[in-house]
Amino acid sequence: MSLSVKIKHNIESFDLDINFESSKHGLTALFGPSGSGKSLTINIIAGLITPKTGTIILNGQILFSSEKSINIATHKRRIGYVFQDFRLFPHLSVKKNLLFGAKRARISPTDDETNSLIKLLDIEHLLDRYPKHLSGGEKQRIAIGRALLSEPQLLLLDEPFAALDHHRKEDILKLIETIRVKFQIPILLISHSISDVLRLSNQVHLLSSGRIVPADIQTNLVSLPDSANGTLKTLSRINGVIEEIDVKNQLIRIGFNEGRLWKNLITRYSVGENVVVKIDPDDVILSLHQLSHLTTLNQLKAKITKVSFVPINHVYISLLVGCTTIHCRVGSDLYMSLGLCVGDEVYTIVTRFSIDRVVI
Ligand SMILES: Nc1ncnc2c1ncn2[C@@H]1O[C@H](COP(=O)(O)OP(=O)(O)OP(=O)(O)O)[C@@H](O)[C@H]1O
Repeated sequence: MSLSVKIKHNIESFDLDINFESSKHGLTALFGPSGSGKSLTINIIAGLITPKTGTIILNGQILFSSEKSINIATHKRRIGYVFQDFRLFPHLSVKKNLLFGAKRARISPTDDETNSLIKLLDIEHLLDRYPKHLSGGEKQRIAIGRALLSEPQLLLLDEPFAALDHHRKEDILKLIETIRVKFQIPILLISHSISDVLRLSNQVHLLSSGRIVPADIQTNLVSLPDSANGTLKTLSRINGVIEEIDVKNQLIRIGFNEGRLWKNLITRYSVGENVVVKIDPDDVILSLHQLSHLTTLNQLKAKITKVSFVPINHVYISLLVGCTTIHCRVGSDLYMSLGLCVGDEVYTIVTRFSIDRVVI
């Protein structure tokens, strides 16, 4: 089972141009800042919005093709859609909400299949209740059950944890982990949370301004342990040379390829001495524009070469200054709010660094 999406659409001034494949079964996450086009993309896949051009193919079946004038109706797409606000039918009991899903299945699930799903969702005791008497987590379990009973070939989950508190969210996370293994269907998840995405997904696509942008989304980086939170931290190590000693201002200038860094003159150095500069990624600040009136001289023009999403909700940004790489660590929400991508030019402010003599 696989999903292939190649679509172009525009609403007012927003342009969507998305192209991705979801491999067989497993969970693919669409991750990105607010307004990047995640909901638009899954609404198009579900058939709720018709794109201007493109193709959507699910398990070899063309759901949409502008070229071939194919546009399968939403209810015939065999897609289970779980919304962040649950969207249960308020006038139907839990049981009838679930059966509504089963009615949409091509081959109705047997009583055994329905009962085992009810057990998996742990909702036996809720069957006669109405949605208004359910907690958020319970409503979400019913919504997931309703979607699964429709015998979907693809499950779409739009921020399924958004309305849940921490404990209920953990229940739903575990449930999705189970569903991912038990039901061999592709799952497409929309989420703002990099830790949820990393926990659940086999594949992640980062969206920015209606496009999928290159990003390396990984669970850890090989480097020094960060004692503050138990994760790993990558320090930048740069080979440099003492280029100038400014005795009047008590500063030394360290040169490395095309970069220069200034540091207070504490230890005696000689011009021409080789040193290693070490920069903690948390001591690097990024700016979209060159800044003036700073209390540091250490502002370097750089290009973003790699973006790695890491737990917990952080991003490592690799920056090329000349031909030297410096790493910067920022919160993922903050990073996404800046709309930065690989290839963008930025200004890097190094607030602190250490230097070691190279003993030959
Ligand atoms: N019906 C509409 N009319 C006009 N603009 C729309 C419409 N639907 C979506 N948009 C615009 O398309 C862009 C993408 O919206 P979309 O809802 O897909 O973003 P999103 O990534 O899902 O955001 P969020 O994470 O906040 O839900 C936004 O700029 C939005 O304002």
